[in-house]
Amino acid sequence: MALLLKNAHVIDPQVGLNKVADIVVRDGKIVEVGENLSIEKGVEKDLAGKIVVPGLVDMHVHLREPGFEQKEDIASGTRAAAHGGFTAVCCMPNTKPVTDNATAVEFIQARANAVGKCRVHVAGACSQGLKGETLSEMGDMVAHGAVAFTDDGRGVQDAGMMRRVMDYGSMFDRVVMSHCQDEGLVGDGQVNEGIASTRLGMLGWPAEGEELQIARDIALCRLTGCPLHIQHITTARGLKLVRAAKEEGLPVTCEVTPHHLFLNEWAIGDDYNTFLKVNPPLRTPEDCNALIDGVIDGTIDAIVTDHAPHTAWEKNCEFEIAPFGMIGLETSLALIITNLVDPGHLSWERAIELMSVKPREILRVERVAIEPGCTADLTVVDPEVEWTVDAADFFSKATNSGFIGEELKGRATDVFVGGYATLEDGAIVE
Ligand SMILES: NC(=O)N[C@@H](CC(=O)O)C(=O)O
Ligand SMILES: [Zn+2]
Ligand SMILES: [Zn+2]
Repeated sequence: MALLLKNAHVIDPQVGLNKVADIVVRDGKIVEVGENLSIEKGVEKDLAGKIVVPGLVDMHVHLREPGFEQKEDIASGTRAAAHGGFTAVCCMPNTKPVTDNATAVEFIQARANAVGKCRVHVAGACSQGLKGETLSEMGDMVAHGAVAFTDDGRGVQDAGMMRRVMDYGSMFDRVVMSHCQDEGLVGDGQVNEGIASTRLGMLGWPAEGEELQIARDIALCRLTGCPLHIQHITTARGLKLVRAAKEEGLPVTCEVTPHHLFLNEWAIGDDYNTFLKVNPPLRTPEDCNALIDGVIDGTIDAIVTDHAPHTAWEKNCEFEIAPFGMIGLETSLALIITNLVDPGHLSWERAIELMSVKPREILRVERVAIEPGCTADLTVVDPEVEWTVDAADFFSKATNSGFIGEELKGRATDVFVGGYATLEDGAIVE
């Protein structure tokens, strides 16, 4: 089957492409990129006014299946991903049962193949049951396709345990992704410790509870040589630690979420909106500014959503007993365009590195560039369309977004995975 995408503005920093061009796709691969291309038969699509980029990847999502299908499942979560412009996601192992063995990895892959609307890369747990006590079956999971390891949802509390996890990770050349949370320091912390915890009268989740584990894991990266990826970084000092580690030449990368960039602790008002209860918590405006600088200067490698769906009834309760987490797949791209690209703070090239190129490198999955021979995973963006975030439009089962009612600019209109459309003119292709 041939596909011809005509007249789009094609941007791919990997091959120095930033111009209007046509793309020919055949049997799932890009075969030609150039001007005035034609095909004898197949599907033609005029994309004048649109931008085509290498397919976006969200390397931190919670699809919740198996075990928490009331919140989300692989079918709904991957539809939300396609609707948000993603051609691939990496799903976290805090499912029930925990994704800590090869059978669990294979289950997710099989479901994704059967019902998914994007590629699903599976992250395996570091420890059995996320308990931090016994190593998971890391080697077996690698043999069955797990791309990375993390106990996301919890920090690995014991430094010796984390060292063993990283020793194994380095043997398999897989990245260990760290959710940094010292449970002794954080305890039952609900919101950022400081002004927010005082103002709202709730237990504080201190910046140090995150920064101590960032520092520890960087030291363990130096000790083991294992690639380390800091998940959902939120503080200025944590970012400084990552910057210093990179300058030292250590294989350390990090990610940030749109909500930690564009919402701060002051967003939680006297309505105690539980949609704003996230782990790690929303931090100070100064932290947000430091994170935005990190996105621009390259210290931050990836934008991820940490898409964490919960049911309405789980979130519709007192702040203290609501679960942590916010969804993000269907607003991430537009938040980056609206807040960073459109005002001129971030180039399209950098945005593509953060949302497409670097996530693939960190996860060690196939490179996707807009050049002949590459797999045709492509995202088509309308950079001008203005829209308002409305929970009724979400493909996710959940509505716990902190951005409902926000007016945004730009959104994905079409998504191709291996040359097949999963999103067409804003609608999921069933
Ligand atoms: N981020 C969150 O607030 N929640 C995540 C867990 C996690 O990413 O640590 C979840 O699984 O709900
Ligand atoms: Zn986490
Ligand atoms: Zn997470």
